[in-house]
Amino acid sequence: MTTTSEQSPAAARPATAAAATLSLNKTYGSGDTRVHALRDVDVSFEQGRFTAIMGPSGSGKSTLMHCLAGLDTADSGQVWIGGTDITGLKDKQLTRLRRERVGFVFQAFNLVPTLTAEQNILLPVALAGGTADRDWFRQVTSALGLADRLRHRPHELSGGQQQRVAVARALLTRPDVVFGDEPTGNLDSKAGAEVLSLLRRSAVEMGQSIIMVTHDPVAASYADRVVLMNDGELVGELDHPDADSVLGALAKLGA
Ligand SMILES: Nc1ncnc2c1ncn2[C@@H]1O[C@H](COP(=O)(O)OP(=O)(O)OP(=O)(O)O)[C@@H](O)[C@H]1O
Repeated sequence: MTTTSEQSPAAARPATAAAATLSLNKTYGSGDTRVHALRDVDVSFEQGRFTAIMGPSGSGKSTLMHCLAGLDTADSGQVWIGGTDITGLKDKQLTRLRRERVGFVFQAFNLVPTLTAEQNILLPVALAGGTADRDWFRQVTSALGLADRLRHRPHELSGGQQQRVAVARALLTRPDVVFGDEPTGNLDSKAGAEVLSLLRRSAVEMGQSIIMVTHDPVAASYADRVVLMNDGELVGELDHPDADSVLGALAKLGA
C-alpha cells in the first residue's frame, strides 16, 4: 500500500459505504488467452466522497467500475451499492437499481440530440415513470450554471456545457453513487477543470458519492482519494492527492 490513513478496505462495513466490493474476481477468455482482470479486490467507497480509480492501461479500472455499477458481473465475490448486495440480482432488478440508484457521466456526453438540455436532464426520471423534484432540479441546474441553457439542444451547447448537462442528469435522482468514466476526456483543460470542480462541489456541498476512472493526474487531484490498481489488484491509495503525488505513485507502478 502506498499510504493510508483509513481502516483497511476489508474491514470497512459495506452497509455504510456508497459502494463496496469483497474478494471480487473476474477473468476474461480461457486457456492461453485468459486474463485475470480483477484479483480479490476488496474496496470500499465512503458516502459523500469523491474517489478516483487510477492505474496503468489494462490494470482493471474499467472492469472494476463496470462491476461496481452493475454493468458487468464478476466471477466471484460481492458488490454492494449503498446497503444492497447486488451480486445475486437478476437483470431486471439490476436495470432498475442502476436507473434509480446510480448515475453515470461518460467521456462521450451521451445526450439525446433532439431533446433540450432540460429534457435530457429529466429523461432518466421520465423513463422510470417518476416525476422530478422541481426544487432539486432548480438547485442542481443553477449550481451547474445551466439555468439559462435549459432550452438549448446539445449541438447549441459547448462541450463543457454538454458535460454539465450530463452531470445534472446524473445528480437529479440523488443516486447512491455517480460513476464517471474519463468524464473530462473530451474537454479542453478549462472546461475539464469546470466539470471537475462541479463534481467536487457535488460531493462537498450535496454529499454526493462519486467514483471516477481517469488516466489524468490533474483530474484525480480534484478527488478526496485515489485508489491505485495494477494487474487486476488494488495496490495502494492516496488521501488528499495532488497531481505530483499521483504522478509519483503511478511512476512507481511503471505507468
Ligand atoms: N471484453 C473483454 N474481453 C477480453 N479481455 C478483456 C475484456 N475487457 C477487458 N479485458 C482485459 O482485462 C484487463 C483489464 O481491462 P480494463 O479495461 O478493466 O483495464 P483498464 O485499466 O480500464 O484499461 P485502460 O486504462 O486501457 O482503459 C485487460 O488486460 C484487458 O485486455
